[in-house]
Amino acid sequence: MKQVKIGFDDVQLANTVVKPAPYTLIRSYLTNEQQQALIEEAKQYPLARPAVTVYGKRHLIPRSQAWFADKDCDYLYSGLLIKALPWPQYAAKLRQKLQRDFSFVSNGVLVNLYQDGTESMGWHSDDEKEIAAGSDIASLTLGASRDFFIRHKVTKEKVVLTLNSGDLLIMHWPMQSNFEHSVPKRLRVKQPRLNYTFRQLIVGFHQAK
Ligand SMILES: O=C(O)CCC(=O)C(=O)O
Ligand SMILES: [Fe+2]
Repeated sequence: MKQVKIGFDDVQLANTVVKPAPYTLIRSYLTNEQQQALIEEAKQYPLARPAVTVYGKRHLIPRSQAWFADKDCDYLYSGLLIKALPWPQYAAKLRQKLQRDFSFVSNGVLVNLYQDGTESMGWHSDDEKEIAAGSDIASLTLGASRDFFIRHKVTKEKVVLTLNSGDLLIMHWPMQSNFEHSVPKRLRVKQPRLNYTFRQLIVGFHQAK
């Protein structure tokens, strides 16, 4: 399998060495058939566009999403508790494949649908409290190609990746502590893009309270 690792060159900032963003990009991780099976399955997903509160203001997110996860793996996302829905067949197969290929363990996947280039995701880190310490996040893209930005929280140094259908981006721990990422609007993009981010949550984090 072709495996490409790209990132920042070390950046000297005063007396601190800023390490490059720790990620692995695997182009064409899924075959066309595997991609097609997921795209078909996703037509049945109960994708929703929730209203979230950001800096005290409520607005609809500029994309739609669904959260599939194991029991007791609800997810608090921008102030909204998303209940875990049961795993669909092909999403579950992809989770197994990630475990086989990379020993990548996850217990939930957030699916995002960007209908076209007017839909987007702002700068953020996947650093919610319920994410298991030391865990990686695996992100699979289907459909339209979209730019994916990564920037250092302090230096603001930026890397731009173009993620194509079938590509897998593994964001390694501790990338979420030092870097943010985003999917900017791209008005020339007219086709939908699906993205699956597999995560490992602390089981029972919200149930315990
Ligand atoms: O759509 C993407 O590539 C990114 C999704 C993402 O960052 C997230 O779900 O947290
Ligand atoms: Fe994210």
